[in-house]
Amino acid sequence: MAESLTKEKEKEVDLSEFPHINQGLAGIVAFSTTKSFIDGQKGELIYAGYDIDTLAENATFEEVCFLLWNDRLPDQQELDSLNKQLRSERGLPEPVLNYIKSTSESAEPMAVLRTSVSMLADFHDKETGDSDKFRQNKAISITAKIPTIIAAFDRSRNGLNIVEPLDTGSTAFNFLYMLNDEEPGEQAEKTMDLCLILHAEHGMNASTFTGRAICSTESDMYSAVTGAIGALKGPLHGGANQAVMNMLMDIEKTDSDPVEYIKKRLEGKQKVMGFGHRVYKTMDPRARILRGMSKKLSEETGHEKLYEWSEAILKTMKDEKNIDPNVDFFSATVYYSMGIKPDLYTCIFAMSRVSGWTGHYIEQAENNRLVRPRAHYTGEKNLDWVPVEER
Ligand SMILES: CC(=O)SCCNC(=O)CCNC(=O)[C@H](O)C(C)(C)COP(=O)(O)OP(=O)(O)OC[C@H]1O[C@@H](n2cnc3c(N)ncnc32)[C@H](O)[C@@H]1OP(=O)(O)O
Ligand SMILES: O=C([O-])CC(=O)C(=O)O
Repeated sequence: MAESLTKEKEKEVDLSEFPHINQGLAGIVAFSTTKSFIDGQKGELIYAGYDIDTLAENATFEEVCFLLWNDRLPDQQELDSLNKQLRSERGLPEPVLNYIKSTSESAEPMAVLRTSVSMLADFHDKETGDSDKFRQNKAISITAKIPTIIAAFDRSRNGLNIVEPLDTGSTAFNFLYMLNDEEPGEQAEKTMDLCLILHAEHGMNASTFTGRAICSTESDMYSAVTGAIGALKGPLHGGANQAVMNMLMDIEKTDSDPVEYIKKRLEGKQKVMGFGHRVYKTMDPRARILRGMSKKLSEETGHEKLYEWSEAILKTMKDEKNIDPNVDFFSATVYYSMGIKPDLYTCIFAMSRVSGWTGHYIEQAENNRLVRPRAHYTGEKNLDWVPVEER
């Protein structure tokens, strides 16, 4: 059990002179959680008791959602009921749809997703409540609508008809159906479902932390998810999957040798996207699973070259820096082989991670204390005021 500073002890410590700063909050344990456990040395990831390999082999994304919201797996009746509720919540309010249709061709998908989720509050937040059931209903509603937002935006920007969500089928099936106006095959549905499972939850990552900090002010779930989407968008976090694909495209466009390309980046002190992790010091277990998927799909879709380059990059990063790939590295080629546009990859991450964000929101709200760390002041003090015309 981690020891926390008591409120009495806090008063004794002069935090304004606190000498030790953990840049990027590295190593700071700020919350207790039952949502996930990561052993960064062993490369182990557990969602609420279940190893990621077990979930990848057996679960559906909807079961994982239930697990993250309830800390246990659903029985058949509970799963049927969750599926029914998710399906019934897929439609978007007209003004949100109109906003999506009004966005420009060059709009950033994550920015549109962020704004759309924020707008949803206007249509649901009139209901108020403080119970676990109430929060879960909101989590279900947001989780159900995110795929519809992404698909509607992509079709709208391409001048295509917006496809209404189905009131049947899994989240993965319905998303691919709305995106392509065509029912996906079993393999495509299974691949998407697996990607959703693998991205659902990951402890106190930057976006989940953002969401929990917002929840801690007693703000609503839409605000927390909107903030979390904003944090996920950055290339050091969820935005890396798109950056990986851009890098592979650049290698192709410039007719570069992938090994030389990576060495040049490293020499120039540039980061290689999809590598490194704050917690994992070995291969990310999700990257291991995605690596196998990437190999299989690349071969099946004639993109072997991209997979071969990925392997060459992986070896170079290991040899040169001893840095392993994270979840974003091989997910890029998996999505590419599925025919998904690179600028939607981070949105698909959000479509999954919303289950973890909302799970953490529920957990924070149940046992809340305002998140409010301190900053060590390094500026000047007691400066004399100089009138503006004399500065
Ligand atoms: C879903 C996710 O969010 S997973 C992460 C997705 N992000 C990426 O893939 C972006 C690339 N990776 C990175 O920028 C980092 O590895 C992070 C942000 C994920 C982790 O960052 P931190 O824990 O702060 O590690 P930090 O950035 O300090 O790196 C430590 C050292 O490894 C190097 N390093 C870490 N990642 C990389 C990388 N991808 N490429 C090259 N060098 C790297 C750093 O340059 C640094 O070297 P130095 O000590 O010589 O300066
Ligand atoms: O945990 C992190 O820092 C990044 C993250 O969200 C993940 O790896 O899934």
